[in-house]
Amino acid sequence: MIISAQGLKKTFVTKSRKGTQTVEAVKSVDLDVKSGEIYGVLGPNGAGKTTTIRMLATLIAPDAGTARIAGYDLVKEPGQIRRRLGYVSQAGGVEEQNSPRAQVVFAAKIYGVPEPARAADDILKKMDLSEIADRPGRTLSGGQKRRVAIALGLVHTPPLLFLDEPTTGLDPQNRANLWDRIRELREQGTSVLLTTHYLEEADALCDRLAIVDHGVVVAEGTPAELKRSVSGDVVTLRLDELERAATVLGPMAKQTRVDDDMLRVYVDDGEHALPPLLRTLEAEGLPLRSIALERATLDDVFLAKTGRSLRDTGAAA
Ligand SMILES: Nc1ncnc2c1ncn2[C@@H]1O[C@H](COP(=O)(O)OP(=O)(O)OP(=O)(O)O)[C@@H](O)[C@H]1O
Repeated sequence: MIISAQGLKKTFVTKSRKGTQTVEAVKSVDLDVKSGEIYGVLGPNGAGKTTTIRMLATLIAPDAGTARIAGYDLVKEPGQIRRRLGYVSQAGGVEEQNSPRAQVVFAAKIYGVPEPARAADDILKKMDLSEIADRPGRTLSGGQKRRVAIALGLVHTPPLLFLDEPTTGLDPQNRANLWDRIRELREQGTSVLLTTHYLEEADALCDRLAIVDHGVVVAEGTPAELKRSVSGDVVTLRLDELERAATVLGPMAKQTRVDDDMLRVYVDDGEHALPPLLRTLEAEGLPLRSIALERATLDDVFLAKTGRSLRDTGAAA
């Protein structure tokens, strides 16, 4: 394991004129990240993702809990850990005036990299930035800036990279491009811990993930395991008497859920479950407006664990 954390906890106390406010940002988080994998922390805004990744990156101290990262103790050996990780914050930190090359060379010097110019050249090439490496930062697109931010975090070739919401605000094409770069890093042996509130990103990119909500891990595993844990398929039905339909179909399903104007019926094998479902509805005199059969998504996992949809929490899919 490159990261093994148990019981991480962080409470923020803020004092203002209105009084003291206490936020339990992270209540208790356990995480195990294997060497060479892309591990995701998926959750809605305010779930505690940034706080978790900042504790693991030694940027803020946990109130409780223990962790070993790259073989070192989080509390006792933060300096050793810092040397072995790259951290790219949500904001990114790319300067407007200087070129990506100047910034990456500067970062290499700060890290004490032996040949800063060559190291910068290598990482700029890897992140597909060579052509634009000498332009001022302000002329770069959003996607290029994110790649420069990652180059800044990687110039000292750490075995572990932390990315806090790496693709937030990027269009689908730039997002897919960044996923490819992150996959290449994994191929070259870098372990990646990233946070995201994009369901699709967690599903497509991460080898394993933890779903967090209100500062706790509510589910953990590979995307496929997580989806299987809810059920294989979801039958979505639109009809008038949703509650009655839920009651009559309940015994035939792993779970049923009424969401706005539809009923979601979770079943193991949708294709075989459909005919008896339809027969039952007909026998009960429940006419359908529409029906759809879909594979379970990570949102279904979030829904099953928290009672809410991640899409409804303000996080885009
Ligand atoms: N320095 C701080 N002082 C006070 N409260 C904080 C501080 N940092 C975070 N919080 C609070 O802790 C909670 C968790 O925040 P955190 O940034 O870890 O969530 P997140 O899952 O990363 O959310 P987002 O996706 O919006 O970045 C939030 O309620 C936030 O307001």
